[in-house]
Amino acid sequence: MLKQRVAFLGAGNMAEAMISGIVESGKLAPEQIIVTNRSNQERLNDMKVKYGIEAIKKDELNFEQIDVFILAMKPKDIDTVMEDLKDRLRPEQVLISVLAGISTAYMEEKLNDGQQVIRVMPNTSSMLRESATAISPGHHVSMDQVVFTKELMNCIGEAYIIEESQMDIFTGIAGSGPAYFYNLMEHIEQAGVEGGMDREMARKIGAQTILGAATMMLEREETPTQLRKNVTSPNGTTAAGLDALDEHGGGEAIAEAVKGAASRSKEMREELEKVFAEQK
Ligand SMILES: NC(=O)C1=CN([C@@H]2O[C@H](COP(=O)(O)OP(=O)(O)OC[C@H]3O[C@@H](n4cnc5c(N)ncnc54)[C@H](OP(=O)(O)O)[C@@H]3O)[C@@H](O)[C@H]2O)C=CC1
Ligand SMILES: O=C(O)[C@@H]1CCC=N1
Repeated sequence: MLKQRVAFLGAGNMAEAMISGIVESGKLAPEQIIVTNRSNQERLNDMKVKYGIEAIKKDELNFEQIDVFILAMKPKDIDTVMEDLKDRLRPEQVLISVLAGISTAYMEEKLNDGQQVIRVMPNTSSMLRESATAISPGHHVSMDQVVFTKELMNCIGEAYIIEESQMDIFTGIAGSGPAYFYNLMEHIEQAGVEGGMDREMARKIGAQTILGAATMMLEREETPTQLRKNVTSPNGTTAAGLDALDEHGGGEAIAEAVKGAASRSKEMREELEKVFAEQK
């Protein structure tokens, strides 16, 4: 059991996915979690009922009671939130940001000297405690806080400490990644329907197939290339399927998706750094 009291600034999809996973893990009791937003009261009521946590407007938050703030609003709101937090934070309080494209250096510059800031990149599979989550500590973070953050992120799946320079590509693979597979599934499901199958059934078997392949890659020694070869009989159905996939962009299209998301993450960071430099 962790002892810290954690406040989420933001009550959207990502905050809910993390809260759901953390509560399910039992590592934090619901009484240790507060979720806040700007104005959507209905959303707060819903979160309160679903998870048994405190859910309040951001202006009602008592900073004194909080050990860890998890920033879970949109990246565009960063400056407003930094201004709000700057003179209210104590040095021992930690900020964990899930915001895509916002560097620890950017946040550190906006806060008082020495403030502890950690950047993480989870994904929505946090809800089922199956996220792949990156952690990059800022310049002033104590080892105790890194250990705490790793433990907290392990509540929602597998957590990896990475160099912040790899955060863009990590976001491209794992932060945005679930969407590529959902998109793939939309197409598999449709092909199933066009082949005469019931939609629900096509979805279930498609998802089970993705799950089986992912589990093979995690639990077996073989590379994805070897595993692919194991499925592919000469002149068989898989070879025909892979040829059609290649003809339509195939795996390369997914690689481009990863690169496109990573490049947007970098671009978002550069846009903000430019604004910040102009303000200096
Ligand atoms: N969705 C995903 O898969 C992932 C998202 N992320 C990151 O997570 C963050 C949130 O994304 P997502 O959950 O999809 O966004 P949503 O739009 O679903 O939620 C944003 C939330 O932030 C709240 N908010 C806005 N300003 C403030 C503030 N000043 N103080 C407190 N709360 C505030 C909003 O409240 P209100 O509605 O009242 O305005 C809303 O609850 C983003 O920065 C994104 O980069 C990271 C990894 C994956
Ligand atoms: O689309 C986004 O910007 C966020 C960050 C990673 C996943 N969703």
